Amino acid sequence: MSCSEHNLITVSQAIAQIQETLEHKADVEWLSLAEAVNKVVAADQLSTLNVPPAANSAMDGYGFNAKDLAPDQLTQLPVGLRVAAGDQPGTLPSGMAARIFTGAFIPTNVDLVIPQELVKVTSDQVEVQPGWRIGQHIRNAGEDIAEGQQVVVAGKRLRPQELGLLASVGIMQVPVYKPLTVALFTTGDELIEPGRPLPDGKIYNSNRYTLMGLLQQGGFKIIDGGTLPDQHEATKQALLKASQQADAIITTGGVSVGEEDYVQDVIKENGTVHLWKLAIKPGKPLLYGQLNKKPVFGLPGNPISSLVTYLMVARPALQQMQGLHDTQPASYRFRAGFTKKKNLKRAEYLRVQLQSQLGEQTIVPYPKQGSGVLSSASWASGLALVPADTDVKPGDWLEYWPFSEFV
Ligand SMILES: Nc1nc2c(c(=O)[nH]1)N[C@H]1C(S)=C(S)[C@@H](COP(=O)(O)OP(=O)(O)OC[C@H]3O[C@@H](n4cnc5c(N)ncnc54)[C@H](O)[C@@H]3O)O[C@H]1N2
Ligand code: MOO
Repeated sequence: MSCSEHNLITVSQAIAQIQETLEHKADVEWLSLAEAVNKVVAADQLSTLNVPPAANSAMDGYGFNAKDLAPDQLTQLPVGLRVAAGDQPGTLPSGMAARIFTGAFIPTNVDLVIPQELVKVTSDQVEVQPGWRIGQHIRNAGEDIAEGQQVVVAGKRLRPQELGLLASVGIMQVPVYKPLTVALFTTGDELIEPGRPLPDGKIYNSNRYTLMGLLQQGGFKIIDGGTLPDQHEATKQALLKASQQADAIITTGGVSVGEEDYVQDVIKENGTVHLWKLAIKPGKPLLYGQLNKKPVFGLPGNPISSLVTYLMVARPALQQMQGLHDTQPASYRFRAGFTKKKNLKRAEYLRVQLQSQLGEQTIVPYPKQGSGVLSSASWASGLALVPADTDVKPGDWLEYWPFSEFV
């Protein structure tokens, strides 16, 4: 494989290549609506009824038949029927008004509703001014959902409003994909767990916690493989075992060109390396392969590189396996509030904030953009993309992903 920056593939090419190799999908289980928030629905959900099931009143007031009302003068009618929400509506006798409440089904012969504050009620009569129209304040049967209509498509993540929508058509249980099991490994003899003293030459393992958080946010089940030593045999044993237990594997570190980088060798010798190196900064040495047909994402070790490659490359693939139809996070366009001259051959993902300048939200990068500067990501509200071979000047439009879109 060539290492020249001109031949490196882009993020969208990488995603397309990876998605072609993904055969496995999460298993399906049935859950009640009370347990199904944030799950991905596994089959189209259709309504077997109209919502609302019958025409009903949008107001508290009085229902009339237009034939009983004079179009251009005051009409007085006695109240001959009372219908509250939940009542059987019945029939309005001719020449009378119906007392009706919001949500109550419309009685036969009623074809308009007038809110109570617009009529005058005397002891035994309702007085109506002209100015009404037939159909007013009546919500029609099936106005929200028609019988047979698809209410939720397969592959959609169930938000609270989808749960309510499913309940509104009487569905109580839904088929959803079970959480994917993802094995997570950090690599490197320099890593020490937080909470312990830090010996010379060592650093605290931060990627483990960033990635655990990302996987938890994705709703995945994590097999925490801990830290692999920089040893070929131990790396091989651990990754092969994980490929039998998990649906997918994520590693960080050990994918560049160093002598102590064993992840690539192990995948090459025991499975397939599909791609290595992307035209992005940070995250260039990203590796993707398969062991026992299970996808392995070898994220680069630098803390920002592993964060960015997880979000931009591994996450869409895991989402696809999780059954999600729309795997790309939404992005937005904002103007740059900065200048950047260094013209790179790689697309660059900057850690940025939106800041108000002259009444407009503009993109401002953290001053230190090194791939080891984790504080940049904590300061930032999201990522902005500077395309390859592009200089940025204030006012240029850039693509921006809020971190909140990845949750
Ligand atoms: N000769 C070259 N050297 C490097 C290249 C290159 O093209 N030629 N690429 C550089 C780039 S870009 C990156 S990114 C890194 C990626 O290297 P690895 O994936 O092999 O990662 P490591 O060498 O293991 O670690 C890199 C860096 O990150 C720190 N690290 C690793 N794991 C963790 C962790 N869990 N928590 C916190 N920090 C971690 C590690 O100590 C290193 O400082 O390679 C460059 N080198
Ligand atoms: O590509 Mo590395 O991830 O820039 O530091």
